[in-house]
Amino acid sequence: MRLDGVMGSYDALLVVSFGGPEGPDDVMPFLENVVRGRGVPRERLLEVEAHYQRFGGVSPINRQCRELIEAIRPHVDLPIYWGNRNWHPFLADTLRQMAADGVRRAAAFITSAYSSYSSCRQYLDDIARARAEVPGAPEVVRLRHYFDHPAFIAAFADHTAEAIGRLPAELRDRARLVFTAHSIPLSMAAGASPWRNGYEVQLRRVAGLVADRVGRTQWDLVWQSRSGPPHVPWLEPDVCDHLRALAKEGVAAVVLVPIGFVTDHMEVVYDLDVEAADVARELGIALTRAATAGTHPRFAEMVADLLAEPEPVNCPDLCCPAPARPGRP
Ligand SMILES: CC1=C(CCC(=O)O)c2cc3nc(cc4[nH]c(cc5[nH]c(cc1n2)c(C)c5CCC(=O)O)c(CCC(=O)O)c4C)C(CCC(=O)O)=C3C
Ligand SMILES: [Fe+2]
Repeated sequence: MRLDGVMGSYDALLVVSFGGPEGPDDVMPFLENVVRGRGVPRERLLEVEAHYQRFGGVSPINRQCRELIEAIRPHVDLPIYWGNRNWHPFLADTLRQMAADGVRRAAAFITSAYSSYSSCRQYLDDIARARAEVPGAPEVVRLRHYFDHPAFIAAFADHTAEAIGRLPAELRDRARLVFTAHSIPLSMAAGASPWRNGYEVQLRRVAGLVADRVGRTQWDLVWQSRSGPPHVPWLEPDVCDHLRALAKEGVAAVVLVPIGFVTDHMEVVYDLDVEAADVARELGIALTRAATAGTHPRFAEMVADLLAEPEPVNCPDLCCPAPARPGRP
């Protein structure tokens, strides 16, 4: 039996990420790329612009992608490329470079772990669009979903234990674990595949596994970073409202665990470390926040595991459809 090719005949690894601004002048053009055609109100955009400008117009996400690539490099015997959906280095520019370097078939590692239009299909669509722009673009095989990979769970479990340890000793046992993920419109959540409500189902699975690994039975899953027009329903409760509810219940300490994200990017460092931290302070709740998977050594090594697996079957075209847009048939 010939096994050549069964382990995936890739000649490069392509890390695909969201992208983020790297200076004050990048912020608005970046935001316009993100929300093009998505019906995000202008006021929301200006609010989010202020979050970025507060950090000098620099999102941490690009630096974190560079660090992740350096952490992956020792484990992977392939050239590694990096392309973003919404900011430089753009996917199309990276694919052009790959074509020039003679890359024919690349494995894509996406820095987004769950199913849904925003967290999966939009990445695949953007890869397809970029490939269509580049003559001779390499084939791109997306590595499988890894939300339930033991390494992803282990990274969050280690970081959760570490965040529990940052609380005052007398509060650690009583602290509530609160997992967070990006809210999405209910219509997008319902359509998230591979099964109905895949986004939420997968997040609950990860939350349960991480809680179990740190020996906790009580935990909550809540949502953050809500966007979009106010009349469109999104997943609730919001993390800040949830902190208020917990304070009423008498909860004295909370550990936030942003399992919905892969790196500590702006939605983590602003929406949790600034906004939720302010609310907790007002409520008198002791709060720590666990790091995301980031460059945890097992997470970086996981990419090599995925490359060695049999080639994944890409999501079917109907998986994670775009939600119906208000005002459109
Ligand atoms: C599910 C999900 C993830 C997790 C999966 C994944 O990681 O992909 C995620 C990640 C991220 N979201 C990010 C940034 C933004 N997301 C926005 C807007 C939106 N996100 C949505 C969903 C998600 N987003 C949705 C449904 C919208 C509404 C508009 C639309 O329907 O598309 C906006 C517009 C302003 C606003 O309204 O907030 C910005 C600036 C950054 C970069 C952060 C940085 O710069 O460090 C990252 C990693
Ligand atoms: Fe987002």
